[in-house]
Amino acid sequence: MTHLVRGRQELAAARKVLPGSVGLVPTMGALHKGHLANIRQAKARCESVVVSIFVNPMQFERADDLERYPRRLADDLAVCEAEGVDVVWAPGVPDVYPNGPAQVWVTAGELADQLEGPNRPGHFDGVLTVVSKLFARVAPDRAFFGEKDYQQLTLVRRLVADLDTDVEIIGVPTVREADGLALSSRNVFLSTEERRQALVLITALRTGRDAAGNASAVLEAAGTVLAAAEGVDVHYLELRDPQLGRAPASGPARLLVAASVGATRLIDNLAVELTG
Ligand SMILES: Nc1ncnc2c1ncn2[C@@H]1O[C@H](COP(=O)(O)OP(=O)(O)OP(=O)(O)O)[C@@H](O)[C@H]1O
Ligand SMILES: CC(C)(CO)[C@@H](O)C(=O)[O-]
Ligand code: BAL
Repeated sequence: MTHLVRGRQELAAARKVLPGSVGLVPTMGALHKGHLANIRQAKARCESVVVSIFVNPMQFERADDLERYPRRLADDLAVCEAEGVDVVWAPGVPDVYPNGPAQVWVTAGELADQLEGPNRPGHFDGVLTVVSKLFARVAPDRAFFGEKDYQQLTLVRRLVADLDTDVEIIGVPTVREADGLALSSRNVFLSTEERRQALVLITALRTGRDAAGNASAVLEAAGTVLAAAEGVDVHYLELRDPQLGRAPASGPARLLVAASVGATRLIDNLAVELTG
């Protein structure tokens, strides 16, 4: 049976009696099949699984985005129960920030100023700060993050490497709808027409990947698809190496895109193989 805990002491008591290796799946709730893939990986690789559900105010740079973020704790609990999750930790803001907003933050460094950065100033500092706090409270052996948020996953890997945090980070491949749209909690905001328009993100990424050429061939193929799209405001299309440094001349790379469809900002990315 899944144990729902709220406060720090309740969590500490539940954590103390968890047997074996502990996997943490950090989420902001409104669980969908993408989260399920993370939970199932955790179940497969750890004896005990903790899912955290916390909409972290410190990583939202727009009050309206924070306010309208979907919250569905009763449904989320039922999902965790069905998946055999041991503990759901759903703290309130004062449980995570008992002294008010954190004064000391983790700063994400120069990668946080790129890709998602310019659109979301301060976002990754907020993410890495809360992830550090979740790690400190739960003390997991492993933590699971989706490749859908590829920049976040990359920065969390840097967090544990740079700050000597003893948590193994596992990246989980992006779960998609049958037509290719990456599952995201924010998809619920798309109208039927926007849902159709949103497919251009994955179409562009796949077209770039299938161009199977050098960096400019991949970017041109993907860019042509985006340029022809209606109702979609493209924020960036970028090709990087798998750690999000400069794209290599050949070999493994990552193609990343962000775009607004109506009022909803979506991101996606795909592995590509460059041939020089
Ligand atoms: N489609 C997906 N496939 C795999 N993992 C995913 C997917 N979508 C989200 N995740 C992962 O689930 C974890 C929790 O993400 P979160 O609760 O923010 O959901 P989300 O769908 O990414 O929401 P949003 O996109 O609106 O921020 C993150 O590690 C995220 O990368
Ligand atoms: C990792 C995370 C739970 C931190 O709040 C959040 O950024 C998310 O859901 O991806
Ligand atoms: N899924 C990444 C967290 C966010 O969009 O705020």
